[in-house]
Amino acid sequence: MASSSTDSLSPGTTPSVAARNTYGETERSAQETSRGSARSDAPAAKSEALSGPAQQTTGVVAKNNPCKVAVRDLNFHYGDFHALKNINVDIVDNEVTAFIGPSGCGKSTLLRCFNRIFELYPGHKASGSIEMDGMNLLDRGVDLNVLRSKIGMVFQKPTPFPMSIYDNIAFGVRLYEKLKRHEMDERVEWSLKKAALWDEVKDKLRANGSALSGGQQQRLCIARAVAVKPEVLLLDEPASALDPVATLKIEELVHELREDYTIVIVTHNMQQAARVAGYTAFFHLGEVVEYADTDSLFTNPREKRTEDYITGRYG
Ligand SMILES: Nc1ncnc2c1ncn2[C@@H]1O[C@H](COP(=O)(O)OP(=O)(O)OP(=O)(O)O)[C@@H](O)[C@H]1O
Repeated sequence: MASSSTDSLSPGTTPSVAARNTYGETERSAQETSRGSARSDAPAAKSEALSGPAQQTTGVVAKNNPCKVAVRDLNFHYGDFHALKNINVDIVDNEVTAFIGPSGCGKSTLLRCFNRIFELYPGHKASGSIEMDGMNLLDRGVDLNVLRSKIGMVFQKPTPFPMSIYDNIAFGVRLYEKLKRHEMDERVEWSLKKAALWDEVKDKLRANGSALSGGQQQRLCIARAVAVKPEVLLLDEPASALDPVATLKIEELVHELREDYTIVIVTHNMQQAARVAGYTAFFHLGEVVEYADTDSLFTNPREKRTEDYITGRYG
């Protein structure tokens, strides 16, 4: 694919096809083991999904793989600094999409655009559109509370609140829903089970969240994000502060969560991207250089910059 940051990029589509797409039709480190081990089922499904229909349909990635979030002509400025340049990307529904690229290329910035967390800081400005379920998330009228309940985020460093494990989960839920006590108990258990943490904490729900190990804290943060039942989960290098065992748990968890959520993960670890993501976007200097199903991007990159990066020539 030509390095065309102005084309609308659906993974696997050619620029000409992508350029015809219109959003209106979209609906909606030591741990580095061999590639694909956690996603043995993924390449076949991806190839199938991307063959044929993906080249012909407009606005959707493939018949069974609709776009959940469509980024169109997105530009982002930190004051005078142009950090994201004409980004056009379709995030596939119920899949894991990895953002990779050298430090400072804009991966986290794009993630922060999805839930508009950048607005907490003056001088940070996004233009263009990020469409989800027929709504431009950048529109002024969008209720940020609703937006952030639909798009959850987990940060690089585990950030449990200074309260009990139970309240770490219940706190966010209370912002959006009025649940009876037994309903809240059920939600807490459900979330902790989703985050594969229940068995480890079920007997100490009143203990402080910060008393957990780093890996457990990160899973608590994932449980907290999942508890409000978001549609999209943004994970910004969720395992970078964790040891290999904890990292593996997070990766397994991401793999399982994709059944229920659309997940975007920023990672510096290409093996991790290959293990967990169905689709991967390679960023460089504020542009998306290439976006494809993960298998194709790693085995048959179309852009020299992508190839140089994944083969370790720079970055
Ligand atoms: N608050 C800020 N103010 C000014 N510039 C910023 C700010 N945050 C990020 N930048 C700049 O924007 C660019 C993109 O940063 P971003 O954090 O998105 O990169 P990244 O690809 O996620 O990097 P890393 O992999 O190191 O986390 C970088 O040049 C960075 O220096």
